[in-house]
Amino acid sequence: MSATRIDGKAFAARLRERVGEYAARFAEAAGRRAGLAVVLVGDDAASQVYVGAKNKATLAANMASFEHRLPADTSAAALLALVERLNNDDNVDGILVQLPLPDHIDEQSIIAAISPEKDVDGFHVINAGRLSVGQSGFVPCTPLGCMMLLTDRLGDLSGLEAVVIGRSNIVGKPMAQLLLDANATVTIAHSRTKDLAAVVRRADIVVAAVGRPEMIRKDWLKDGATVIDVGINRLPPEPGQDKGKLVGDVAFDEASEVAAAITPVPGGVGPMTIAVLLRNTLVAAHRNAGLDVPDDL
Ligand SMILES: Nc1nc(=O)c2c([nH]1)NC[C@@H]1CN(c3ccc(C(=O)N[C@@H](CCC(=O)O)C(=O)O)cc3)C=[N+]21
Repeated sequence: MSATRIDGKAFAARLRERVGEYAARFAEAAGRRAGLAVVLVGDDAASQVYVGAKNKATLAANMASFEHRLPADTSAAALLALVERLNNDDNVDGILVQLPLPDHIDEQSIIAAISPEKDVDGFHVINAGRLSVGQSGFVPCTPLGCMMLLTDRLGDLSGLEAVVIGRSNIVGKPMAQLLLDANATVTIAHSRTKDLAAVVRRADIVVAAVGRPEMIRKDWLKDGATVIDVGINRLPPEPGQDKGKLVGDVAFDEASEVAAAITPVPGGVGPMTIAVLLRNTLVAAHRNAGLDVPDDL
């Protein structure tokens, strides 16, 4: 048996295409483009790459992109002042402050300063609270993208056993909420879970978000499970290579022998994150402009 490879990259491309069409209509109706502001503090190489990719994708989807690159020694006060300026800028519908921030800046206080109506990452406590009590708000991009892939594959998730491995505020917890809202039976497992392999073996749906390269092995999986791999880990380079290989939290090749379907890394969940970010930004734009949000956005 060999699992179906869930093509997140292709799914994301279709989503970006749809967002681009709606964004063009939005610009017509509102007399301005939907706008996303991305703030990057410091010169982390991986973050530079992501921010560049977000900028390109935003423009390609007929939206305006406002990039703010600040030096690593930027003070919290200066960053807060920028966030405040973006909160009050009518051309900015979504604000994303790239994480992680340098150690001298408290991330929670910066996220708290973002207007919840512009918090397209869904990281603000107001949006986390809305998700946990079932009110509409912004849902973090990565878990929402995972849900799109899951419902596309499986349809109704009612009664399925889902195991989320990882309990972060950004992925694990909101992922569990979304699965619960979809009537799955949800377990959140983590580094202290006893007999993690046995817990995972019960799952019809496995969402791996631990950040440990290839930790989830073939013998941890139930036959026919659907596996969503959120991990993006770079292995140390082999001699003669300058960059190590990118791998997920799941040992892809061996897991493919048991799973019914599995997302690859790269080309799985990662591209969905950016596509959903654009989608959330366009939803924000409609709300900010007092326009109805299209149903299939
Ligand atoms: N406020 C904030 N919001 C974020 O959403 C956020 C953030 N901070 N900080 C960093 C992480 C990381 N992140 C990724 C987005 C896309 C890919 C992606 O598209 N990856 C591709 C290519 C990976 C590669 O080649 O390097 C793939 O998996 O196929 C990966 C990672 C968003 N993040």
